[in-house]
Formats: sequence, structure tokens, C-alpha cells
Amino acid sequence: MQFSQEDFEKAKDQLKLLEDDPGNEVKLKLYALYKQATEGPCKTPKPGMLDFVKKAKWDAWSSLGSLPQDSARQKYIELVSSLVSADSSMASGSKSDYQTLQVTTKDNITKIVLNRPKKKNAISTKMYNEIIEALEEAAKDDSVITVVTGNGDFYSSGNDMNNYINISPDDVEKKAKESAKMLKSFVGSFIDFPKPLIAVVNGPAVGIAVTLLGLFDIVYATDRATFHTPFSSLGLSPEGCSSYTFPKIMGLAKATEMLIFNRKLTAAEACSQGLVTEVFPDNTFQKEVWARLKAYASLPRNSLKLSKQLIRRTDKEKLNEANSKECACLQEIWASDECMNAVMNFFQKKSKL
Ligand SMILES: CCC/C=C/C(=O)SCCNC(=O)CCNC(=O)[C@H](O)C(C)(C)COP(=O)([O-])OP(=O)([O-])OC[C@H]1O[C@@H](n2cnc3c(N)ncnc32)[C@H](O)[C@@H]1OP(=O)([O-])[O-]
Repeated sequence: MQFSQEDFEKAKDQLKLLEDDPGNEVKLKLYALYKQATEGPCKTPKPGMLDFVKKAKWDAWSSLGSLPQDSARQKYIELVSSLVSADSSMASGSKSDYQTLQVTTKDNITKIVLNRPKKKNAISTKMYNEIIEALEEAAKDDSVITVVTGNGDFYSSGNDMNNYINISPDDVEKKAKESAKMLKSFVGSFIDFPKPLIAVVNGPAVGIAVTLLGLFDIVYATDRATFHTPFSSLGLSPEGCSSYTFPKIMGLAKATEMLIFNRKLTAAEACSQGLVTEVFPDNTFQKEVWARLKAYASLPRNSLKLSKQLIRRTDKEKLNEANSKECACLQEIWASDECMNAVMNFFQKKSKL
């Protein structure tokens, strides 16, 4: 069977989602096949005897000799595929009927992975609807906590800008109304989520992917993450209840600079302002965060659920009110010339890149 470059890229992405460590021997094999597939036979000088890691990698790559790049690519895909079938998270708990998400349940944790890495996990209409569905399922399943994270180098680039295009002028108002309705129910599913909800922010976050963080119970971020809400440069207004949660979390002055004037925060800044719970070095991020989450997920289910509900109880009415107001405001804005011009500007700038 012949595999395409797309299959190769997909295998690369799947590898990042494996939870079971395949061990050093397999990792070296994967490294060697990847290098051979992308660069051809090893021609770099042999590292010194005392440089153990580099030498082991060099040995693995050199051992492939003159294996053609196509064959290396094929072997890489086959090896990843066998690891995926053996990985307990993907083999047992995987719910595979999502197109834009990867949803698994393992060790009492339901993990919702935003899975459009090539588009920096931009949230398309399909993804909005799938997240609503995944949260509905997670609310009912027997997991203790639910985690949202991204596949690839971004957490999420926010609303998919293509959601705004191909709308005929006659349909603008109708589309604005439908989008506001969908957004209200999308944000509502975060407000109403009954169990502890945790964001594992694996890279930069933009727009609605940032504002929603105010509705999570814990936010862990890699030190590579940034937090940016460029609403005014797109002619938009804040959503995700951020008009209520951000001033409450970080104070009016900081929230205003971020939500109105597009100030981008580093992970350290977001943490010192209370939006992020804790920041981890990128090279140990996944390991440290998942070890901690596994321990949290072994705590008594009902106690965690009831405690979360008590903590959020007094805010619920205010959150629902903020959500309704924000969606009504966006419905008006979406149909305005100011917003359409800002979106057109965005696409014109992109086409000149
Ligand atoms: C809900 C209503 C309210 C609105 C809320 C919001 O979220 S407002 C906030 C809305 N969000 C924004 O304003 C963010 C807009 N995006 C950006 O500013 C930059 O893409 C970046 C900084 C996220 C990444 O820069 P980088 O140089 O590292 O990478 P790159 O640029 O090469 O991107 C790789 C590919 O991904 C694609 N893609 C990425 N994001 C989006 C998107 N949102 N949409 C669609 N596509 C997107 C990009 O086009 C490209 O596709 P291609 O050409 O390969 O087919």
C-alpha cells in the first residue's frame, strides 16, 4: 500500500497525541525513520563517544543505510499506526466520529483535543458544534475531570476567519442571527459544564480561545503560550463572557487594555494577572501537567463536581446575562460595514504575505 505526504503529516500529528511512552528503542527508530524520510541517508559527522544521546540518534539513523526516502516514510507511518492501535487512550476510550476533535476517556479524564493543527486549531462552525457535543457527552460520562487542549504548536487561533466569508449581502443579517444563536449555545455549554473543566494551553491562544479561559476551573500553560484578543482590530467586541470574567479576574484596567486595545500577554503575565493558574517550562509541560491531572482525577468524583458547582453558583446568572448581551452585540456588529471592512482587510493582508 502506498502512503501520501498527507498520511505522513497525519502520522506525525498522531504521534504527539500518544499517552503511553513507547520507550527509548522505539523512539530512536521513529527518529531515524523520520530523518531518513525527510533528509535522506545520514551524512552528518559521528558525534563523540561521550555524547550519548546524540550518538544513539546518529547510530539509529546511520543504521538505515541507503533506505529510500519513500520506504522510510512508509515504515514511519506503519510504526506510528501500530503504536496508535496499541495506545490505551486511543484504542479503548477513543470516540472517533468527530472530524475536528480527538476525544478520549482514560484514567477518569475526558480529553478534548482541538485537532486542526494545520490551521492552528482555528474554530470552524463544524468545530463549534462538535465542542458543544463533546462537552454534552463529557458531562454525562463517568470521567471525573474534563480537559481541553490543542494538537500541534498552537492551542487555538480562535474563530476561523473563513466563517465570515462566502456570505451574500442579502444573507448577512440572517447569518449574523444564526451565528449569534450558535455562539450563545456554545458559550452556554461552558457556563453549564457540571464537572471540573481544565485547559491545557499547549501554545499560543487567540480570540475566543482566550476569552473562554475565564470559564475554566484551572488553566495550565506552557511558557511558550501567549494570550491575544484582537477584537477591535477585527471590528468585533468581546465574547465568551470575558466582559464579565476578565475585569473580575484581572481588574478593570488590565482587562480593558487586553479586550479593547488588543494587548497580547505572555504566559507569565497571564499567570500574574490570574487568568492562568500555573505556567510550566515547555520541555516538561506535558509530563508535569498530565501527572498532576491524573492525581486530581483520582479524587472522589462527586465531591469535585459538587464543589465546582458551589464555587460557580453565585456567578451563573451573571455569566448567562453577559453571554446574552455579548452575543446580541456581536449580532449587530457582524452585520455592520465596520466589521465587514475589518474582515476584508484581514484577508487582503493575508493574500499579500
Ligand atoms: C466568535 C466570534 C468572535 C471572534 C472571536 C475570535 O476568535 S477573533 C480572533 C480570530 N483569530 C485571529 O485573528 C487569528 C488569525 N490568524 C493569525 O493571526 C495567524 O495565522 C496566527 C498568529 C494565528 C499564526 O501565524 P503563523 O504565521 O504561525 O501561521 P499562519 O498564519 O501561516 O497559519 C497557518 C494556517 O492556519 C490558518 N489560520 C490561522 N489562524 C486562522 C484563523 N483564525 N482562521 C482561519 N485560518 C487560520 C492560516 O490561514 C494558515 O492557513 P494556510 O494559509 O496554510 O492555508
